[in-house]
Amino acid sequence: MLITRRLEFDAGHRIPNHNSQCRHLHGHRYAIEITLSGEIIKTEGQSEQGMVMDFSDVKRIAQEKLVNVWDHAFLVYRGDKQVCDFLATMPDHKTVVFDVVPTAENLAQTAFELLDPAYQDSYGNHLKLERIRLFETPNNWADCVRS
Ligand SMILES: Nc1nc2c(c(=O)[nH]1)N=C([C@H](O)[C@H](O)COP(=O)(O)OP(=O)(O)OP(=O)(O)O)CN2
Ligand SMILES: [Zn+2]
Repeated sequence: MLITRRLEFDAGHRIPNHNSQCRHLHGHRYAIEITLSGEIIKTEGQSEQGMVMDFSDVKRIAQEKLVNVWDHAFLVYRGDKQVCDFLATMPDHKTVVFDVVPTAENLAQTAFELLDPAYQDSYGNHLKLERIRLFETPNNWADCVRS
């Protein structure tokens, strides 16, 4: 059985070597969809009976590990020295530095790596992260799937 929880957040970024407008500083209303697989919990009387995982727990973990960290932050590539240096001049600015250029593909892959260990099989129902779908815009998204 697969379940999916969607969360949204706002962040700034740029793609420094892009040959068009994405090299400019700009932002997106990102959306992330977290898809988990597992067996339906059958334990009579358990709060999660009939669920793979409580959607509120899926949300809580995603918020703690990722959404609260990336929301209203500027997502910047470590190699984008000009912007890194500029952001460092702003006291207490919320900046998240990545080892890769913050494209939808790289953000989806980074999100998968961050969240995979966080969704543990705590109910003995073989719970596993299967896919992260990261929307940069309503029309553009990237999928990182378990290989
Ligand atoms: N494969 C990728 N291509 C592009 C990415 C990306 O992450 N992966 N990112 C961008 C830019 O960040 C840009 O903000 C989004 O591109 P664009 O298609 O121009 O977006 P629009 O707002 O114009 O979307 P519409 O749906 O066409 O309005 C570029 N490419
Ligand atoms: Zn963009």
